[in-house]
Amino acid sequence: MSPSGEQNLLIGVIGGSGLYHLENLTFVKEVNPETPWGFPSSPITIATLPSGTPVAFLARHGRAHQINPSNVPSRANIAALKSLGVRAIVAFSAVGSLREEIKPGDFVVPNQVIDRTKSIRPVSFFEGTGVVAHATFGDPFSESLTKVVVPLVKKALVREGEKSIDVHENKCLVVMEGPQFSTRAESHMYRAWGGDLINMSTLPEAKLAREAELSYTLIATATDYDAWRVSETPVTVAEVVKTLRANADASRHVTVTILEDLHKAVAGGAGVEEGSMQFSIMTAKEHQRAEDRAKLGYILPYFD
Ligand SMILES: CSC[C@H]1O[C@H](OP(=O)(O)O)[C@H](O)[C@@H]1O
Ligand SMILES: Nc1ncnc2[nH]cnc12
Repeated sequence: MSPSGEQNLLIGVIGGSGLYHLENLTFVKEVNPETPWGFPSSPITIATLPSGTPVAFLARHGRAHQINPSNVPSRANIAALKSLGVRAIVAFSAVGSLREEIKPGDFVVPNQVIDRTKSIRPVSFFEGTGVVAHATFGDPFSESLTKVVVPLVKKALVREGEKSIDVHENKCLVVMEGPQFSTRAESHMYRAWGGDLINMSTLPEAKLAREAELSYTLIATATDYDAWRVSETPVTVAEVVKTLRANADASRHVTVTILEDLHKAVAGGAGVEEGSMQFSIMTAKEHQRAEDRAKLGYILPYFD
């Protein structure tokens, strides 16, 4: 448990568009830690599963969806979750589909990312300090956590007597700068690059989780076909919102169904990002400023 941490809290859930709270959990309390990077997007809810296991929940865009994807305080969000003792993050996101076979309503657990954000978001905890570090990011999502999550999501979405929701894995997500959606030309270009999905919010969130040595996996829900289908109109918010409500209900169901097993897996060692930054720091200790060490010590043990 971290100094300000919650006993036995290991899993943090970040809710995206349409997912502003969880249901069927027992509310414990709300916390709003001020981090060296400011306050998180919303107060963080601590709730327990039926077994008594605690989980943390944070609404990425705020509970009233008042924070634009370019302005999400991702550093504060990740730092706040880490300060509570969270070791693994399950993030949810509403995404556009760049592939015919990924239909609105489908769930996708991607394994790769293409960064099309435009350097207007703070992307590193080391930014603004005199400490230089380069995190390894070849596999942007925690492979071991993803390996646990995929079968759990598939199992959670099997519906008795009904068609099950399709779950795709090993897909590539393009993260673009919003808030406007893509042009048709961009949408075609992303497909040619190998993109399968598109959203506006997984970066820098996943990069920051890696810098803070948190395991991070994404459960994406497709809401639309973006702008690449020649005979269809390009994506609109109305179209996204139409699918969003059903997707959010399914996401809430998935969350409460998988969290117990996920907690056990993380307690048992799944998610191996802890220690991953140890050899990423270039600036020798004797050249690091005390104030930078204090700030970075909030998220990493190498600055104590
Ligand atoms: C409401 S459509 C665009 C918006 O939806 C996604 O948000 P999130 O990833 O938080 O679910 C996408 O990234 C955009 O921010
Ligand atoms: N088509 C799209 N582009 C970017 N972000 C999205 N979120 C949901 N659909 C999207």
